[in-house]
Amino acid sequence: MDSIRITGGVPLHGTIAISGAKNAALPLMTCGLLTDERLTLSNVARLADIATMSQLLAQHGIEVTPNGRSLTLGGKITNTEAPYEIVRKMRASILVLGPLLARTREARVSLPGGCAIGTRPVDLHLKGLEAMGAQIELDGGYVNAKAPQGLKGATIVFPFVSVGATENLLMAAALADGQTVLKNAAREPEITDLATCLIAMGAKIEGLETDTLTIEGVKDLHGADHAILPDRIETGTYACAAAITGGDVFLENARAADLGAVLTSLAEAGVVITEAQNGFRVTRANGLHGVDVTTEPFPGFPTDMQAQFMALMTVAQGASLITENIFENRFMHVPELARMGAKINIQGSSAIVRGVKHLTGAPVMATDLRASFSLVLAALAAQGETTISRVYHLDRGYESVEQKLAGCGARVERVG
Ligand SMILES: CC(=O)N[C@H]1[C@@H](OP(=O)(O)OP(=O)(O)OC[C@H]2O[C@@H](n3ccc(=O)[nH]c3=O)[C@H](O)[C@@H]2O)O[C@H](CO)[C@@H](O)[C@@H]1O
Ligand SMILES: C=C(OP(=O)(O)O)C(=O)O
Repeated sequence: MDSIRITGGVPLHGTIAISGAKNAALPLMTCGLLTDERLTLSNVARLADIATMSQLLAQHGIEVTPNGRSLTLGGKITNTEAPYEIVRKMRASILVLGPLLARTREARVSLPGGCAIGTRPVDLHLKGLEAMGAQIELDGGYVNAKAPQGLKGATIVFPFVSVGATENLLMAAALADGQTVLKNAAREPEITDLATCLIAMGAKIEGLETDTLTIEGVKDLHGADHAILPDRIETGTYACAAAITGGDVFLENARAADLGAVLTSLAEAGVVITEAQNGFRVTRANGLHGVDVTTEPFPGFPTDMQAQFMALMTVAQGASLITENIFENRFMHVPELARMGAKINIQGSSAIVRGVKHLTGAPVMATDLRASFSLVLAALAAQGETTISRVYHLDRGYESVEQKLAGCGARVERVG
């Protein structure tokens, strides 16, 4: 199993190119199930999760052909079952449910189950599809869904914001009979990217970037070309890397507007963002200051940036209160950061971080995707050597980590 070894203490200097967003690419790939025509996605990051989604779609009959940074999806649906062996590797697999039901009126999809960061139920996805006329049974860990009369438009009011349920229902509604209104819908930039691609495929959707999406179902969708937006979480993560090392890094392709509350929190912490035409530069005025953050749906502070921001706060002056509102178990990086000298106390869904003068290198273990990068950040700032094991978590969602960091002077290598 691969590990990453980092010798800390080098301020990062240089340019890091931000890749296409994982959390946009995965739902966008499932759009390949919505048409027999070819869908070409460009700016696709080279990630383990993209390979897993390609494998899932291939066994449904949709071939995914890579060409540089593009993927072309095409083919007819030949199988409507998403098996546990693939779904368990990646939660985004549940996003085939809406498209399969809309297209073939049936689907059998393994329940993704819980994962390290929390239980992550999918009841809102299922209730929404039921409101659109689907009959759903749970059997042997699988969702068995049928819509013998086809899906019908409905008004669905989400009791709280769900990114995945908004995506699943948006795709299903695009091909349903009549009008669907999704209220209290998620408005993450990845949702807007998905809606933009669906519109290019012939879908009729209004209300982009708002919490109410109105979809007039159409009979068929057609092929399209779509460029995936830059990854806002990778952007925020490398902004933290520049800041924690006191470096000066230009994040190429980064879009400040997509960062929401991350931008404000970084600024409050003393990080200076200077926007340019094709990205932005990240530097630090002086020292870092403790800042309180609470995770919330977009445009609030994203749960996917919580671990990385906490790493930054471990070396800030003063204390910060970090509250995790989305997932009940997303503090697994805390004991690992503590092994490097961080002072953090967990109280329920909050962590109190008291900044220390410096962290020290240690062997640590990655437990999930973003937790992994929080350890990379701590390692970059720490005195001495850190070895991070189980980096397969990192490879799910960060492309070419060692190359991107080494390109800015970091002493980093992958060890077998
Ligand atoms: C709102 C939010 O920040 N969503 C995050 C969530 O998306 P993801 O789509 O995985 O999760 P949801 O947005 O659906 O979940 C939001 C909340 O709703 C709950 N829930 C969700 C669906 C459901 O059917 N029933 C239910 O109870 C979840 O447990 C969670 O507490 O994790 C992704 C990976 O970290 C992030 O990229 C998303 O930004
Ligand atoms: C947890 C994440 O991804 P997933 O929903 O695929 O598990 C993430 O992107 O931080």
